[in-house]
Amino acid sequence: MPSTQQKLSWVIVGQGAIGLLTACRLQHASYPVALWLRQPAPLSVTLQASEISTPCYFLPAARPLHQVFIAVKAYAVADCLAQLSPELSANAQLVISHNGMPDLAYLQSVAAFEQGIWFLSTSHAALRTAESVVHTGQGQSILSPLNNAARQAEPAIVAAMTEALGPIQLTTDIRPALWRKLAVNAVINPLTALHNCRNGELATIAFNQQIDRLIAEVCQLAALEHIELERQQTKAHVYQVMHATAKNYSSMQQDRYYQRPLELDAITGFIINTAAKHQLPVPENQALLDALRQTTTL
Ligand SMILES: NC(=O)C1=CN([C@@H]2O[C@H](COP(=O)(O)OP(=O)(O)OC[C@H]3O[C@@H](n4cnc5c(N)ncnc54)[C@H](OP(=O)(O)O)[C@@H]3O)[C@@H](O)[C@H]2O)C=CC1
Ligand SMILES: CC(C)(CO)C(=O)C(=O)O
Repeated sequence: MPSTQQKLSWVIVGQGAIGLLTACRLQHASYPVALWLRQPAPLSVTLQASEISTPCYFLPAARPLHQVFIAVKAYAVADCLAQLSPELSANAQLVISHNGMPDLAYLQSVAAFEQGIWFLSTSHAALRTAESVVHTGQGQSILSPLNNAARQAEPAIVAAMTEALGPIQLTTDIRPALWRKLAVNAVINPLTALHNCRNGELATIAFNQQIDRLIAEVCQLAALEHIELERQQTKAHVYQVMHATAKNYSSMQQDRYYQRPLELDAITGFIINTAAKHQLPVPENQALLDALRQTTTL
């Protein structure tokens, strides 16, 4: 573990649930942390985790940006990277984290030669309220360096991400983990959004067959993409996450409830578009997408 003096400073983008969870936990672990907000201003927030409240205070980020953690919705990533690009130092490290399937080739292409680019997929869960960020579900994260400059900075980035969203599993090929997470989000997120319920409420018998069919479609598609996703194991994993986060409202349920755009393109939309390329029918995912689109204003 690096000493306080050696700890890299971090810039966290936005004031969303996962970004602030990361910011607070890094600050608690003595990392210097600042925020990149749409309107630069100091921000006070309380981290609530395991019935302990920790006050945190952040200043706006100073340019150039060195180590940057970007947890925004999948549809906001491209705009965000375009805004940040001129503000980055020549050897910046960028860790990007979102649900849904990222375009890894695109992410690799946005980094300049000496800039490291990473993808992190997390099963931690958090909720942003007016004055706090609540750590609603303990999880773990998969982290992958996407280029050489990232690989060269591995120990320091892994140490920081372990404090923030650990335990960390480091991998050179994140695609199998992304498909596993996609299966979870393709079931829990749209169904909880459509039925306006907590994750745990999907565990009733009423949803069993629909969930089975959704998972079968994702597993068939994964096989066509040369990813092994065994159906029963995937189903067990989806239900395990559902139980572990039973009391949570999913990020998509929250977005629909507060009439924000839904992260559908990178989850159910990705499944439908990829299936079309393989001419694989995915009627259950299509029906879910249609139902959400018909009943959601954004
Ligand atoms: N919440 C959870 O428990 C979990 C979430 N995830 C995933 O993690 C990702 C982030 O989730 P979450 O934290 O809930 O998302 P939020 O939408 O709550 O947070 C994102 C924040 O980033 C801000 N933002 C977006 N673009 C910019 C920009 N260019 N400059 C400055 N700020 C910006 C947004 O501002 P604005 O609102 O103004 O756009 C918002 O404050 C999503 O993909 C989500 O699905 C994964 C696991 C669990
Ligand atoms: C794992 C799950 C479903 C936790 O709620 C999530 O990733 C989300 O809400 O987006």
